[in-house]
Amino acid sequence: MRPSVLGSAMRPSASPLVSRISMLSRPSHSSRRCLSHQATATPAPAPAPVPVQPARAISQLLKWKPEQNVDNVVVHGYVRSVRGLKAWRFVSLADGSSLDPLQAVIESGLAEGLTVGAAVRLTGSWVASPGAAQSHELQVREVKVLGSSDAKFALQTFPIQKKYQTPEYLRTLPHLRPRTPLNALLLRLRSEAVTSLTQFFARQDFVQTHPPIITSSDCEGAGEVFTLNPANDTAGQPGKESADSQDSFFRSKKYLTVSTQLHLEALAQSVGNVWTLSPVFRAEQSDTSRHLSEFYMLEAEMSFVDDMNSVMDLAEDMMRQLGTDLYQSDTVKSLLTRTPHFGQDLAPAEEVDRRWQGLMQPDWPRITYTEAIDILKQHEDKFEHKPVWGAGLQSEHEKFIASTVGKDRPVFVTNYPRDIKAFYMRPTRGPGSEDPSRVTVDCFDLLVPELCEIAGGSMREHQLEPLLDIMTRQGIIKSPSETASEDDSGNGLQWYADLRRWGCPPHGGFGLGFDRLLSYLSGVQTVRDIVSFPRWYGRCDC
Ligand SMILES: NC(=O)C[C@H](N)C(=O)O
Repeated sequence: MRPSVLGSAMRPSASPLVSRISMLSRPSHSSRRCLSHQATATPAPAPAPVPVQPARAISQLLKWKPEQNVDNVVVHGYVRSVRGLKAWRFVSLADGSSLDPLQAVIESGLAEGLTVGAAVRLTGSWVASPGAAQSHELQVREVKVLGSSDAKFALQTFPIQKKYQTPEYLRTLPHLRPRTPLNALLLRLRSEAVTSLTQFFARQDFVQTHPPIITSSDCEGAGEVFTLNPANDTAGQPGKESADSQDSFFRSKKYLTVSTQLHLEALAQSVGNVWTLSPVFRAEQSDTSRHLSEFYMLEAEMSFVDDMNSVMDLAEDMMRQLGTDLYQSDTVKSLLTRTPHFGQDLAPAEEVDRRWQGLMQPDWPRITYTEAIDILKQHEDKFEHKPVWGAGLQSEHEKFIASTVGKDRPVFVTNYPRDIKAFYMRPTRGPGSEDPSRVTVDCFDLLVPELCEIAGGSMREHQLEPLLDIMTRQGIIKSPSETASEDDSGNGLQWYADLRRWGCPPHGGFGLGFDRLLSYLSGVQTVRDIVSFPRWYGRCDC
């Protein structure tokens, strides 16, 4: 009987260490060609296809503890290490599915080409292991090297070794770094988070959209944009007057997006509620553990909402659902039960566990900026920077608020002063907003301890007059009477004001730094290590 794909292949192996099972014989290439020649004379039945055993993921194998030995088990992976005794080699194999490697025992004679880094297919028996490290091991009877890792050819041994290697060293090898078990696990975490978020928004009937990456404006007006400069663009080259010249590719300056919000607002006016997970780019010259030049931002925009609580509810529900979906997953369990070896560069597992627990708690606190300043003032002596109404919150302030007000829950801080926030935010109305020297806007920052701001959102000014007024005062447009097609200000934002002329309901939304969230939930201490190919000030390596 041919072994079937899964458990029916179970049968005791002849000897515990070496099970010799004759290979299914395949006709050779030449004999097959020969058969087809003969077929013109006497049609011969086509040879039955040889069943290919599906390879099993190492994570699945490690959970599989059959009482009897199972033959013909196939596994694909990369050699992490080879330890040698005379007659036998012990090979540690990884495939990115598990933090723990698989142990394979191989007769030395079969082990040629099994060097660290090599991509291999191993076939053998899955048997109870006499060693303490794992309950079962693969006793290999066939080795196929599918991609060699040849020190002679590469002029060095494989640079990723099964031992502690510092994050700084691994960052110098972004193309190989994903092969470390931790980085593979982080790729899985990212993928599972995207699935959870996609399902969340689909259930809420939000439309997933793809706003542009190349934009004609700098959105937030912070000036920290990358300007596009195509190779065949003659603008800005010596002898040319300015980058706005007619010679330039798009005829005027264009940028890489810093936020998709403004375009999302236009899309939300079509289909209601929208969201996107998009790369965004910031040219901040910040060499910190929190900044990347290219990162993913999750942004959502809701139409026909007037109360900012609806937007905060959405952000809170979304993150709580993410916590509920992922906390029980194998990926998060592996992160939380990791061995000290893997934990070396991560926040302590108990700390990371608390972060997940906080995410799943109900009723996240919501306090105003003014209340936050009052709290901070009571503890003024703890801070390097004095808390002052009207100034932005420093990270030491945000940390204090997040840890004292939120305890383990994230905290919303709302209604910041207008002068320190983006032009598109709607001024706060109603009781408490009468003081002209303390004008605030309907906006919020979502703070978590250790990381500070993780998301931010606002109600958008949806009325034409006040929007044109502030855009003109801030020099974003030249004059309120200019139409979208006449806009040559270089900011290219008349179209954004124009939306307010054609049926613009009250609306609001938020943006969440997806990579920051993942680093918070994995315990990775710097966002540079949560992104496979990080770009930051001074670094863009491959
Ligand atoms: N969609 C948003 O509200 C995000 C906001 N534009 C920001 O960049 O922080």
